[in-house]
Amino acid sequence: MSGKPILHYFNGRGRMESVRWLLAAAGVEFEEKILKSAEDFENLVKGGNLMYQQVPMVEIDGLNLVQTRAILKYIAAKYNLYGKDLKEKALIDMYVEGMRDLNEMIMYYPLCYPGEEEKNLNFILERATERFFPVYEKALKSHGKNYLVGNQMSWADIQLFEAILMVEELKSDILSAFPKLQEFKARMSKLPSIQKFLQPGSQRKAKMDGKNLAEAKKIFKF
Ligand SMILES: COc1ccc(CSC[C@H](NC(=O)CCCN)C(=O)NCC(=O)O)cc1
Repeated sequence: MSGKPILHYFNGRGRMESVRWLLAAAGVEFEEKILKSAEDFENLVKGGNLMYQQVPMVEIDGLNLVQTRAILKYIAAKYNLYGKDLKEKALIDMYVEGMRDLNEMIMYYPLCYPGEEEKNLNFILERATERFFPVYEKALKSHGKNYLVGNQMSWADIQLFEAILMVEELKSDILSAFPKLQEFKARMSKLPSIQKFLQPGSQRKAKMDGKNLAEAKKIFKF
């Protein structure tokens, strides 16, 4: 028993990547039990440790946590990444929920109808530049600190960094109109725990593509 958190999911970003980011940025080593087939998933379901017969599932502190938000909140609170009081927690939640809305659009982009790729991509980029990134740019400007909330790194900063990298995979110059976000990205990129996770061969998963989406469809039968 290594005592490290154990992540149960398939070999893709999907609904687990934000959990990988949060643990990695917190400097917490974790293990992964990668589901490779529908049989692997069925066996995990039969084991009875999936509350809703779904993954992601994270074994941590003797718990079998499911539902991505619940997992993220537990980890953020456990590693002091969830603010110092109720107000900071609420602000972190509001920022994180916006980023998760953006991440969800990006996650499902590979599933868009044939011929609608450009329309969907333009919608994602429009939402990123017109609705979400302006919020975080203004927050960094008005807060005047290196982080979105309080004066230390929180879950919100890690989720924002992940979101920035994901949108840059779709359009590399997406931050051109956001100088504070450019500075934020540069600062976060210097953190040793994040530098380690960005190294090739880390547990960070590749951008979703047709191949690993087909694998997910096969494993989870959707
Ligand atoms: C677009 O990218 C992906 C990649 C993987 C998945 C599947 S994640 C596995 C799925 N879990 C959930 O839907 C959790 C939702 C909790 N609110 C799962 O376990 N499916 C099996 C099932 O639902 O029976 C979906 C989209």
